[in-house]
Amino acid sequence: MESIIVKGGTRLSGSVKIEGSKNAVLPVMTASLLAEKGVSTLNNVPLLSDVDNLSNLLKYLGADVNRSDGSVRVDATGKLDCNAPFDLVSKMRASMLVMGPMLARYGYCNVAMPGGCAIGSRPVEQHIKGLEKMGVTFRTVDGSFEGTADGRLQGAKVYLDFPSVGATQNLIMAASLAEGTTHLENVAREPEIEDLANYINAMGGNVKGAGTGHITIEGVESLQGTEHTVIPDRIEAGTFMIAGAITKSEIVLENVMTDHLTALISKLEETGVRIVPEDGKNVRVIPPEQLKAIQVKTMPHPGFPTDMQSQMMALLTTIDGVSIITETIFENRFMHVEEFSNMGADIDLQENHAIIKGVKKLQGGRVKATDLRAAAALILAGLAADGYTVVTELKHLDRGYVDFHKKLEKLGADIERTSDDTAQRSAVTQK
Ligand SMILES: CC(=O)N[C@H]1[C@@H](OP(=O)(O)OP(=O)(O)OC[C@H]2O[C@@H](n3ccc(=O)[nH]c3=O)[C@H](O)[C@@H]2O)O[C@H](CO)[C@@H](O)[C@@H]1O
Ligand SMILES: C=C(OP(=O)(O)O)C(=O)O
Repeated sequence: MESIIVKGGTRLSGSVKIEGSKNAVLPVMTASLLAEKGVSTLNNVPLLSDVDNLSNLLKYLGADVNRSDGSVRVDATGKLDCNAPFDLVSKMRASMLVMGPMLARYGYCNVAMPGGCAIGSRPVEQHIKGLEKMGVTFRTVDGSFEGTADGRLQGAKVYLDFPSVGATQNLIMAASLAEGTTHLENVAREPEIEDLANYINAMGGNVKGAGTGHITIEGVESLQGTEHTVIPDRIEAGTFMIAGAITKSEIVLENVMTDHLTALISKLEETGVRIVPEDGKNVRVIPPEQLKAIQVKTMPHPGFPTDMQSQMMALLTTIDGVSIITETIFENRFMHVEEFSNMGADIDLQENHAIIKGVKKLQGGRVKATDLRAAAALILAGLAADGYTVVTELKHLDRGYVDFHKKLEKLGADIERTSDDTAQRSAVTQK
């Protein structure tokens, strides 16, 4: 089994380039299915297993997908098959996003229940409710959602009970080819929604208000493939900010949109870390020797992102004093607490609050990545721990981070990725 072995205590220096956003590229790739004419070229695409898995799903559905040098070319002009099977869909949450385009183009879809990180029950009733308002009838068949519409989807007024990112994306895509106007209320305001709207507008669509809580979509007759450059990954950027903070190292991040990271930057500044914009899209992370304990609550954007919760927890376990993290988005996103505790962290879980008493030093050991962001968070903890930390279950990491260990190694970390059992065993017994 592959693992990452990290020896704590090394200071980092230098710069690291941030990739295109996983959570932006996945909906954009599914939106490319909306184009009956023309080919889309998507740039700044990260080399992630989620992108591979989604490419395989799009190919299965009949699109022609080609990857080269950070770009993906999607040709969806042929007749598509609207049946997305469990073995492809279950690999990743975002595969649910083929539903909107399929229904918009063909008035039919049959999509298995999606997968993704096991961080909560992750129901999809907001997607279904909105699509029903546009004229789709659903039934569940053997664990799949089969949706049928009589002719073209119809513009509608949809209020989301919660600003779900995926539901907002599915509904924007469905509405972009519907007849008439769709008003979406209480929608997600994440930067990835704006990126999707920009792409659809460049394809000839008419989406207004993305980035606010109310989006209006005028349906158009057809959309055509175009070129689009995916926004930088705010979560990867945030993860490297914490790498600097937890190792007390000044590092530079390249290709960052600080406007997308307001909540994280503000909370890091409360701890005492300075995040200083430099030329272009670079930022410098400047941590002091002594950081302060803080309170953090995850919220929909522009609140503190749940996808940064475990990395922030890694940092707070090392800060003297009592910090509190409250998770409000996913009911089961504290699985990493047990792993941090195995490294000597002092964390008391009370419902959706984690009460963290900073310890002088975390201890290296063998820990298991419980989800994508927890994988990165445990590696960050390992950078600050005494001795060696061995992090297993790297399939989670590969969903969302390109060459994470190589980037940290380039910054000076003592880190390797190996499938050598002996190296892993001797690392946990060494000090
Ligand atoms: C591929 C992608 O972009 N994934 C991101 C997306 O996931 P995803 O789009 O799945 O997240 P949602 O915003 O939909 O989910 C947030 C919360 O709403 C609930 N919910 C959602 C839909 C629904 O119909 N009913 C319902 O109850 C979910 O169970 C969860 O508790 O946004 C999450 C919240 O920022 C991020 O953590 C994920 O990284
Ligand atoms: C939870 C995440 O992804 P997904 O929604 O694809 O499981 C994430 O990116 O942290």
